[in-house]
Amino acid sequence: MIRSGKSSDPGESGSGWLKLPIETLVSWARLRDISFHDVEVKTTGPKGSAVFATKDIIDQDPEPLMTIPREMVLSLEGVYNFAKSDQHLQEVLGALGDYGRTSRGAILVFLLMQCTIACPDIEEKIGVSNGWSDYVKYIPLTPLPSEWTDEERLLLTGTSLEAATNAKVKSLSREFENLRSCTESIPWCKKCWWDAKTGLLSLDDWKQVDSMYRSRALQLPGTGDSMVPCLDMANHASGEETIAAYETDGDGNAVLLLRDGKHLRPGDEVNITYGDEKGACEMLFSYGFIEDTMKNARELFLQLDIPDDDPLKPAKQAVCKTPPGFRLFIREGKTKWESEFIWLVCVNEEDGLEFKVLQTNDGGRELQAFWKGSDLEDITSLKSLLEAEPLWDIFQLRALALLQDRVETQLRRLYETEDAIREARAQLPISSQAWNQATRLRDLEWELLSQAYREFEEEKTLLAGSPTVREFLGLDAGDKADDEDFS
Ligand SMILES: C[S@@+](CC[C@H](N)C(=O)[O-])C[C@H]1O[C@@H](n2cnc3c(N)ncnc32)[C@H](O)[C@@H]1O
Repeated sequence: MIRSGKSSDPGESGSGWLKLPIETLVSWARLRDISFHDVEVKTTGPKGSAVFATKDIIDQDPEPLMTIPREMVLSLEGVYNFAKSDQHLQEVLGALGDYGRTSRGAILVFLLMQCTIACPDIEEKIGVSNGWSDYVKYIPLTPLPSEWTDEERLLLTGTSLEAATNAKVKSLSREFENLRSCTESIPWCKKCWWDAKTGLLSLDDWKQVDSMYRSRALQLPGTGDSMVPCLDMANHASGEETIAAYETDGDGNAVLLLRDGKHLRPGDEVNITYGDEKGACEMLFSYGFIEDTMKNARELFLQLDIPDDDPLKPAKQAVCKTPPGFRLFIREGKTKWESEFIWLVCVNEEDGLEFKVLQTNDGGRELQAFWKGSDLEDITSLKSLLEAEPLWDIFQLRALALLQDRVETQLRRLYETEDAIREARAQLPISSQAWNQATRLRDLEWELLSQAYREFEEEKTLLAGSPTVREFLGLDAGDKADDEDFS
């Protein structure tokens, strides 16, 4: 449904009903009391639409660049306010139970309702038209990796986005099936959305509203996850390139403000940051692009398995509540990493880790971890306990060896899949957008992983010289510790 509404293919009859020219946005905004102060929205080319200055603007100017009344902000609360006067929206939200009370669930359903309202193939009068029913017509299709074809997703093999995208595709299907099973007993939903003959919804529609939400939602201070019309036309730039920021004013309106020390000339683009700390993987996942200025992937998350020969593997898996992996990132040019999980992988019975089955107050049984006899209620406290141990250097070495090994495996996967992705490019229908972004991600992750591999090697060499390690391994002065001893 949505794809045909956004299409302007002259050969496709009935297409283009979910599109309005961006030039008409200013009149739409005026009708909704949205004010633009010396800025305009225009279409730029590869980045889509963007906000531009129309005059000289300096940071002492007290007027916000844009003010969007709170009633137009689409948040969980905003959706429920719209639903007060829209019986059809209320029915769907009610049928979805807890999911309909999350920001994501409520906003996605609201967007789907606006597209349904606009659809000319639906003869019944569904929903109540509001400002957003036309605003969705200014939102372009944004092909995020979760909407790429199976062939295009092959290009992500060996990147940290591979697992994340596959998981997202599955969860979108689950959400869509949940929407179907919760709403197919509502007569108008059955007829307009699900009926084999008259129903118009497909999984692709759910993917489209998901990508509208993910690529445009922001954390509005005081409101939380929201979509803000017109403000969401601002593109992203990080660091010193970021010109403006969003805020909530004293009346709860969303405002776009020039940052301190910034100055705009007519024609300059007004951009905001979508998160300077976000890595290449997250940018591509949520926004469908990687900034040109990025020199390495900035950060990535790699999953880590507990080795099969670890006798405590099942018990460790049962008590572990933290993500099974580690986050690699660059700070001030150096590789850093973060993981609660890895410390559980690094230690075993002979070090002091133990598991017991305990009886709970309600008569149930529960597996409990212990470190040297003390209850390890919170697995995340394991690291601080290990830091206090005389063998802390040994535990660090084990962690580094595991990390380096996992980084090497990832590098090898990237390397070994290079030929296959080039062949895919030559033989399969792959869009240049998917190809350009995926190959850029591959290059940036390669950079980050190679740097991490080198720096882990240096850190291991340093630690191998520590007196604790030398004594533990029974090394004579001058001997070199071997990797295998640590893992
Ligand atoms: C919040 S919207 C910004 C407005 C959008 N350009 C439009 O036409 O509606 C976010 C989307 O804009 C595009 N975008 C934003 N900043 C970009 C950048 N620096 N480079 C390339 N595309 C960008 C991406 O498609 C992203 O998903």
